[in-house]
Amino acid sequence: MVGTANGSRTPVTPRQAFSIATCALQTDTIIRLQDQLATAEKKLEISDLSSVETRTGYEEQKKLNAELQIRLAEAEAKVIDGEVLRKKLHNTIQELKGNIRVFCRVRPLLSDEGAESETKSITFPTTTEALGRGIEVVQHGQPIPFMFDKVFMPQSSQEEVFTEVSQLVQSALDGYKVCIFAYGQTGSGKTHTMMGTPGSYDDKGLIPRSLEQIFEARQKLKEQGWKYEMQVSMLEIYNETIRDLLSSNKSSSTESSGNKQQYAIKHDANGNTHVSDLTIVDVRSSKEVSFLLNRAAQSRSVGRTQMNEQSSRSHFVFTLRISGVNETMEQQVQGILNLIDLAGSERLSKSGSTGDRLRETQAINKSLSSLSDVIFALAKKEEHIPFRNSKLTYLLQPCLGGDSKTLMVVNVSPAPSSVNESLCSLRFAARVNACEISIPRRQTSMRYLEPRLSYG
Ligand SMILES: Nc1ncnc2c1ncn2[C@@H]1O[C@H](COP(=O)(O)OP(=O)(O)OP(=O)(O)O)[C@@H](O)[C@H]1O
Repeated sequence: MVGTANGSRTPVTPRQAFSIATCALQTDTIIRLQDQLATAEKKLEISDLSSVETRTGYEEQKKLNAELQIRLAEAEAKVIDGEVLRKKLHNTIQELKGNIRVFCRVRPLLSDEGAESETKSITFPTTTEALGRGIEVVQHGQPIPFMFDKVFMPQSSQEEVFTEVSQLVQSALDGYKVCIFAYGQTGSGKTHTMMGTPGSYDDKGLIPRSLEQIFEARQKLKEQGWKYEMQVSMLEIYNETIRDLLSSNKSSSTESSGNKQQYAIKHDANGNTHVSDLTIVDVRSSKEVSFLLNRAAQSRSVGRTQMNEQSSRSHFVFTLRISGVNETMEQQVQGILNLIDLAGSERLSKSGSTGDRLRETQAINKSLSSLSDVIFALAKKEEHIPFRNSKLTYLLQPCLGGDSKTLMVVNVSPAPSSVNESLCSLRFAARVNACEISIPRRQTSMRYLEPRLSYG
């Protein structure tokens, strides 16, 4: 039934009753759905909130991560810069002190020394102070410590060794006299360090690497207006006699010529060394120098000793004279790079030498002992330094007593049977390290000198 305006009631038809019921049901459904919608909206709001929070958190983490990456890169760069600075400062201190720098290199045990490897005769301390600079020779179970500017372990590559000397080599282009020499007993790795293995790219030694660097740098410096001229000479001192390794005359030496003036060593007021009649070749590329090195290697005096199959029986002296002119800057520089592979410092008893070999060994020992006399006299700051006692020391006079940048690489064998020889070499090297020479001086001028160098 349905009420009217006048209060009368109109009976409700079944259709109407059905509609009313349906309507009430739909109203309920709507209310329920509205409730569900409200709940869902609330949930959505909450999950939106948490997703915003998650995203914010993620963004923050991402930012933090990026910041940390930048800080890590900065810290790494600082470490590298710090290492570069440390090296630079170390070099500056060494230069200011005027000391001869010494690097020590221990070669790996060779295959025929394998059986000896049980007992370690060389160890490397790992304390912060000694890391990379310390070495100990173990004699009768007792470690005897030494410290040098740098110590290379047996696994050090030729490249690692060169990296440490490249700055020194570079300074020859800046007008410094640079002298690097390898010292050590026979078979300790001097020739390997200086020349490396012929034909092997990775095993190239300091000499070929230095030349490559110099010629590459020359090319770069061209862009800054520098023009360089380079000249090479190579000699060996064999039995106290100078032999010109680039001479076309096979028997060229002071002995064979009978002419006393040939290959006479003279030093001028600037500390430049002249060897009369020595062949000097103009070179324009490292390839040209390699060719000359091969030629020289064939002329060298080598022999077999009990201690090395192919032993250098002479001191090998490679000299690169560098003359640079920059017309725009009106500057001129003259640098010299001396790279020296000394003969082995073995004892007579160990070398197993007889006859000619014995005479060679005696001559080698005489010149090396003259070298140590000079070093000791320099270390003690004696008034008289016996440079003239041997050809080697007289030739090296400007490097040892002058103003050049000098580096000695002392090579050491790790074989226990070489302990005594290693000790001798390291004791000598420690003396060399303490030796003060003059502060290195650049040979540079604003005036033009003669375009060709006046050596030889
Ligand atoms: N760092 C090294 N890595 C691998 N092998 C090496 C290394 N140093 C030296 N050798 C090897 O040790 C042997 C002796 O080395 P090397 O001939 O260079 O000695 P040396 O000191 O020049 O001897 P000598 O005074 O008799 O001429 C060679 O067979 C050489 O290849």
